[in-house]
Amino acid sequence: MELQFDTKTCISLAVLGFIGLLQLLYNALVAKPRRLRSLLSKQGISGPPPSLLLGNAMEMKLGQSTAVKAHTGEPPVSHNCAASLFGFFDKWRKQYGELFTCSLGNSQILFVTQPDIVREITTCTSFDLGKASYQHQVLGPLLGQGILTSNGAVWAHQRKILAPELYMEKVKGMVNIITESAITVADSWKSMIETQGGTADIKIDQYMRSFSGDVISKACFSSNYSKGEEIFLKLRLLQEAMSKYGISIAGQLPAMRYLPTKGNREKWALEKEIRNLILEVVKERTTVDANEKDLLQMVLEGARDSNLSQEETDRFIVDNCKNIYLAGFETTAVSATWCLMLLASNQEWQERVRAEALSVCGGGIPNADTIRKMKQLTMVINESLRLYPPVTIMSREVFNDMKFGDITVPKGVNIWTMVCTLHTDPDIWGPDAFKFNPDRFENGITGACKLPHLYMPFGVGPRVCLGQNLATVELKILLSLILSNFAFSLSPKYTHGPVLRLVLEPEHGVDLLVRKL
Ligand code: HEM
Repeated sequence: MELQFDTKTCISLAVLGFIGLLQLLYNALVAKPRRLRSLLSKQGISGPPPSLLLGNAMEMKLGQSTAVKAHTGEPPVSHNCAASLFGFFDKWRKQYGELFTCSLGNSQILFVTQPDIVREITTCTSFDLGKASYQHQVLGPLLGQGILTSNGAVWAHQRKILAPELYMEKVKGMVNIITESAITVADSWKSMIETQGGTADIKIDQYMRSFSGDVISKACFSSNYSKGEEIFLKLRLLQEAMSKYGISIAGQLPAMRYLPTKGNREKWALEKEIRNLILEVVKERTTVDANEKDLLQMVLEGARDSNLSQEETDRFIVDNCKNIYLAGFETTAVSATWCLMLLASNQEWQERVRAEALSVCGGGIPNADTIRKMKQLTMVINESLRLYPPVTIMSREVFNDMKFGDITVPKGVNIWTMVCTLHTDPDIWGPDAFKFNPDRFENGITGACKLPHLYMPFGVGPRVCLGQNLATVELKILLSLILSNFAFSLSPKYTHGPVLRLVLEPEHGVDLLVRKL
């Protein structure tokens, strides 16, 4: 039977639909945050007054760089470290204290820098506290339902599968591939220096990316490594498309994610290509009966042992490959980039760490044994991760009312722990908190600050970074090799501008003047 509506009915239905949509938007953007705010304010937690619909989003300007536009090559002044991105937060903290709340789109955020509550939150093992669902909604195409976005039993299962593959013993077995990739970077710099007459002006970001992409492709895909590189290249494109179109306030509105806009169409096409490429590698392995022992194989076996349907198995594999990429690729690349920027602008430290690398390695290639002995280099890496932590906000969502200290945090609230602020708080680090001073780590993290649990470049607690060992070994090998072969300073082209994309990046890249030693 065919239904027929007259014009009047059609108009009424359209009006009803429109009212329904407005109602949904009102509930998500106004009523829900208002209810959560009022529950928090009854406990004495206040915050800046939100504007209608966008909450406090306009004041936060997340993602905007505080670039020092013209740079003449001298070291970036201390207040331009990553913490300067969160000026809005410091202003509010002064006004409202160590626990305050604000609204962002349809999320009600509880900002926490109160040390005891930070400890309780970061070490909490309850499944009632997990990765914020807005992260999953906004980053969905990039991460799917892999370890970074999953919660509860699904997350615990994924972590159990991946963790043993990233233990220090396994990482030691990856030293050769890491060294190979570092040598490739050094060789290309040497030939640039030769062709440019002794000193090359190099934008280093792309080299750091190739290095960490190379390592993670080999660790993850071993013999299928070239296909791995293709996959990671497409993931990078997807990430760029997401930054361009998705990681914005608009991306938090559910309707925006499903409209066939140019950005969404680009995202969907890339997502499909990535999925097909990963599943091709999986198919090759299952038909050729490959005997690989890499991260992909662990994910594959983990999926097979989990009694999942074919579709669930495919999703498990695809999503976790994407997660390893995102977790291990950009973070390590930007950490190396920031570290070199800091060494370029602190020549004294550059010389100190070079002297250590040359004396420990005797001019040879670094290995698992020698990098362990590089104490000064460890101090520099720690200090660089303090001032420029790639992950600047640790966010969690409360899935059921939870109690932290005296506060009951209602279900639905997002908790943000502000890593940059904690890493540069003069009450914790002393009056030189904004300065690059690796000496503070001479006696490790406990010697460097009053409250070591507030130093968290790799996170803390049950969800601490699984790739911490791999990342540290990668950074030490790459940096010691570069320091043993080259001297470098900031190029006059360099413009300092930390910017918050998926990770904390230098907006204009890092340009160095490099000469061979
Ligand atoms: C310098 C480089 C890196 C930094 C700064 C870093 C930082 C972090 C941080 C802060 C977290 C915790 C996020 C949270 O609690 O919300 C995390 C989680 C994670 N990282 Fe890393 N990471 C780095 C490199 C790597 C590498 C090389 C890998 C592996 C290939 C990796 C794999 C992971 C995984 C799988 C998780 C999720 C753990 C979980 O949720 O259980 N990371 N990372």
